[in-house]
Amino acid sequence: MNDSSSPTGAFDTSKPDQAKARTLAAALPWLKQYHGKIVVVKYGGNAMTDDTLKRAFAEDIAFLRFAGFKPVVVHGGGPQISSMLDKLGIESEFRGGLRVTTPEAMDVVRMVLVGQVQRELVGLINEHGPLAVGCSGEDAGLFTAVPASTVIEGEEVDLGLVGEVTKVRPESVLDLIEAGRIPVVSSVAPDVHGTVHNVNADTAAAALAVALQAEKLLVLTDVEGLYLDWPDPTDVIGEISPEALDELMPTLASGMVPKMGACLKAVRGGVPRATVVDGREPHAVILELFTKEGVGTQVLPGVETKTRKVRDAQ
Ligand SMILES: Nc1ncnc2c1ncn2[C@@H]1O[C@H](COP(=O)(O)OP(=O)(O)O)[C@@H](O)[C@H]1O
Ligand SMILES: CC(=O)N[C@@H](CCC(=O)OP(=O)(O)O)C(=O)O
Repeated sequence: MNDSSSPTGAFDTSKPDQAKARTLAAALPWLKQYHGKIVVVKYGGNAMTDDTLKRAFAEDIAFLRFAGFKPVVVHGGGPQISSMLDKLGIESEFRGGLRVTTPEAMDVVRMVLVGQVQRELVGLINEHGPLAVGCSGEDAGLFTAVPASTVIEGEEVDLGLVGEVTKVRPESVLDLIEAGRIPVVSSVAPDVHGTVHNVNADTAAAALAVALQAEKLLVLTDVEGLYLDWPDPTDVIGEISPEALDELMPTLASGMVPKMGACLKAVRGGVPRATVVDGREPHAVILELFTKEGVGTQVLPGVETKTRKVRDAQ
């Protein structure tokens, strides 16, 4: 986030206490901006498979809550689903970044996301107080989905029980927020007939962020952001407008398709900013929310595209 204000005082940052004071004082503009505001954080991918990173993530979410933000977590768990499907000998493939989901695979998706990943995340956050409450798109009509399809090389591909959220009833999540809780939402959603669908967690997070009129959507991933010229990891796009991102969308590959599509949807739906950050970085959430220096890729209306060199050309 850009802000011109710097903390008052001539800090001698060679002294550890002064460096600490500077860091704390520098958080003031962000505390003011986000106080009482809903921030939807999407957690998933590889950042979720490392125990230390998981604990750091839970600490960050509790930190936000105690700092006066209203955090809402939407989680994925693609690697955990894949590992369980492998154990059970059920094959699954990805098309356009989405898992083709048979009814048999859907049972596993639901079991792993709601019964395993969500439970663990709720437990880790609750080490810091009775804060987190888990729910899924099935609870209190939170999400309604329709079957999703994707177009690959001009052809529409049937993805089975993959859903796209078409309706959000955010009341249950708002009730939890108003009670001071941290909702932790799993991305499965019934259709109008009650058949549960597998929803990509990035797109579920975007739909929820729009319905909650969140101040920000923050999406954790396992890369430094959106690379300008993937698979070349030399430059990351730091800031991009929704229009410029829309033009880039057809050139994107694999998991970045739903991820950047979700950011686009969120900003077009009225969320002021959506950012993708590197979840392999410990405390990526507070780093992004409390520092001026850009991390990751931010989708923001009205900006010129800015890139950042992250390593020398190979
Ligand atoms: N332009 C790009 N910039 C960054 N990553 C990209 C790009 N295009 C494709 N990718 C791939 O997308 C992956 C992120 O998507 P995904 O694995 O679904 O994330 P997560 O599991 O964190 O939700 C990256 O690890 C990378 O392999
Ligand atoms: C339709 C679809 O692809 N659903 C995802 C849901 C989990 C998810 O999105 O997990 P990550 O955020 O960790 O990738 C899947 O089955 O893997």
